[in-house]
This record gives sequence, C-alpha cells and structure tokens, in this order.
Amino acid sequence: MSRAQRIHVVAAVIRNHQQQILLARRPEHAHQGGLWEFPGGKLEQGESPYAGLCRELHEELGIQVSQARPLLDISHDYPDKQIRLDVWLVEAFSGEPHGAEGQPVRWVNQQELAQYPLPAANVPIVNAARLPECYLITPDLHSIVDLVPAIERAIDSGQRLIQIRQTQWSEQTYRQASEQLVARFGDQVTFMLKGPQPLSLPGCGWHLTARQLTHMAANPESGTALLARCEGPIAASCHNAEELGMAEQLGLDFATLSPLLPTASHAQATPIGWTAAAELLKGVNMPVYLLGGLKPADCSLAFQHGAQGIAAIRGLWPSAN
Ligand SMILES: Nc1nc2c([nH]c(=O)n2[C@@H]2O[C@H](COP(=O)(O)OP(=O)(O)OP(=O)(O)O)[C@@H](O)[C@H]2O)c(=O)[nH]1
Ligand SMILES: [Mg+2]
Repeated sequence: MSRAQRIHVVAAVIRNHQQQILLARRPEHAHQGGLWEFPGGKLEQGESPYAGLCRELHEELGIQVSQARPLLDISHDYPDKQIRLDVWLVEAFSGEPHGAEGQPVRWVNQQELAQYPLPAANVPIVNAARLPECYLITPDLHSIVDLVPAIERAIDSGQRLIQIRQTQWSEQTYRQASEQLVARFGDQVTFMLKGPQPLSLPGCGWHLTARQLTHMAANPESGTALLARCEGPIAASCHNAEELGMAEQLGLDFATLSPLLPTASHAQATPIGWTAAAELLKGVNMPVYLLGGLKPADCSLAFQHGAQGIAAIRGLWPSAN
C-alpha cells in the first residue's frame, strides 16, 4: 500500500529540560486503547503535517508549538488499520503540557521509554527518540594511546554515539581498547563495536558490515541467536534498498546509508546523492544515518530528507588542538 493511501497520523516527541520525553495514555475505548503513545492524531483533509501537529498538541496538551522538525516517518499495518506515522521532534513550545482531554500524561526518562506498553508501531520511534543526531566513526589510528584523548575530546564536543572502527588492529588490541574505553567513558556514550560477534561489554552495541548483514538475512536462525547476545543497539552498514530491507526485517535498531556524497576514503564508490537517498528512506521503518562526505552543518538537510542525522569519520572527528 502506498503512503498516500494510509491514514496519515502526526505524533510528537517532546522533551523537557531534564531530557525526559512526554507520553500520554490512550483512552481505553480508542484504537490501541490503554497503551501509552506519543501525543498526536490524524491529519485533517488538506492540512499540512506541521499545521496538524500544532493543532493536535494544542487540543491534547494545551501547548503552542513554535518550532519542530521531522524525526521519523514510518508505515505500520495493524490488522484493522494501515497507518503512516509522521513523527516530529518538538524543539520549542510554550505552555505547560497537561492532559487537556483528561488523559494521563507523564514525563519519562529516555532509558525507561521501552518499559511502557506502547503500540507495536512505536518500536522504531523509541529508537529514533533515544538516538542522537550524529554518529561518529573513528578513523584508523596507530594505537590506543591516540584513541583515548581523541574520544575524550569528541565527548566534550557533544558526541554520544561512537563507532570504534579500526581496520588495522588485531582482534586482541581492539578488544583491549574497547574495554578501556567502556570503563572510562561508558557512562557518557554508547559505543558501537565491530567484529564477527557482539563483544559482551556493558551497554555496547554491535555494528554489522553489509556482508555480515547479508549473511545473517540468509541464515536468520543463527543470526537471531547472535543478535540476542548483544545488550546494546544493533546497526548495519547499508548501501541500497535491499540492504536497508534486510536490516529492517532483522529488527535492527538503526542503519547507516552510504556513500551519500563522494569521499576520499571511498573514492571508487558511486555516491547515492540527496534525492535518491530521500526516496530510499521513504520505504524504511527504522532510523537511518546518512554517511559519506557529511558534516554537522548538513544535519538539518539530513532531517529534511528523512534521516535520523549524519554519520561521519572526518566530519565529526575532533581536531587535536
Ligand atoms: N497519536 C499517536 N497515535 C499512534 C501512536 N502509535 C500508533 O500506532 N498510533 C495510532 O495512530 C492512530 C492515531 O490516531 P488518534 O486516535 O491519536 O487520532 P486523533 O487524535 O485524531 O483522535 P480522534 O480520532 O479520536 O479524533 C491510532 O490508530 C493509533 O492507534 C502514537 O505514538 N501516537
Ligand atoms: Mg490523538
């Protein structure tokens, strides 16, 4: 079913100063009744998504939205309804949110979101709400001695999701470095680790290569068992619709899509470009970072093209001074 034929719903991720997210409980008699939701509702005929978002949040929470941007746009088939959930991140509003229609509302810590009973469609929204705008991938470095101070600078500059990529290191060196980094910085960032299987380090995620992803999609039983061993987020490097489809099918938490623009590190690869990337992302029900020649200033363009944000090596790596 095309997106245009679905019931178009706008919903909001709203944060307070403590970085908690607002959930509301759906009335018992409603569709998906009694479950917690991100406030919002159906668009009216001819209404733009932003206008619908402002109207719904005024009706349901009594607030005035003054700034919001697209976060994630997904499709979901319930047995009785086919919906398109167009989720926005509210960046500025006035008024104190309250259950203006008598519904219970609650500010929830980001880590506790998944403990609330939410409609099935909301799983990728929870991932998108928790993931940052930028995904830093480390460049190849000589040794751990170079990595630690650079990671510290990256954290100081605001990075919260970091892939440790070291193509030249032995498995043992990689493991030692990961252990050191997790012990030192694990309470401030989520590390995404690479390798043939998830390293069982507290809170760490696992980032699959496209090759690992393809292998796993072809052997879903052994793949699912491996995925279950990872306690953190699981992601994959994707380059086309087929790989994005596999990542979504396996229930991964997010993906990267590359190369968006030409880069020095992958000079021979054909770039996807913004327009084609936006088309690809329309069919994906999962947060995706665009990767390849991007820097933080490209984030808002990435949001407008349906991405979670940008992933980068050079564009996000802190300089040494
Ligand atoms: N608002 C909202 N709706 C969601 C979420 N997840 C999800 O599956 N939905 C589904 O999307 C649809 C949203 O419709 P709604 O009931 O909020 O619509 P509305 O505010 O316009 O209400 P109304 O139809 O009573 O006027 C429902 O089918 C609901 O089950 C979510 O997080 N927030
Ligand atoms: Mg509603």
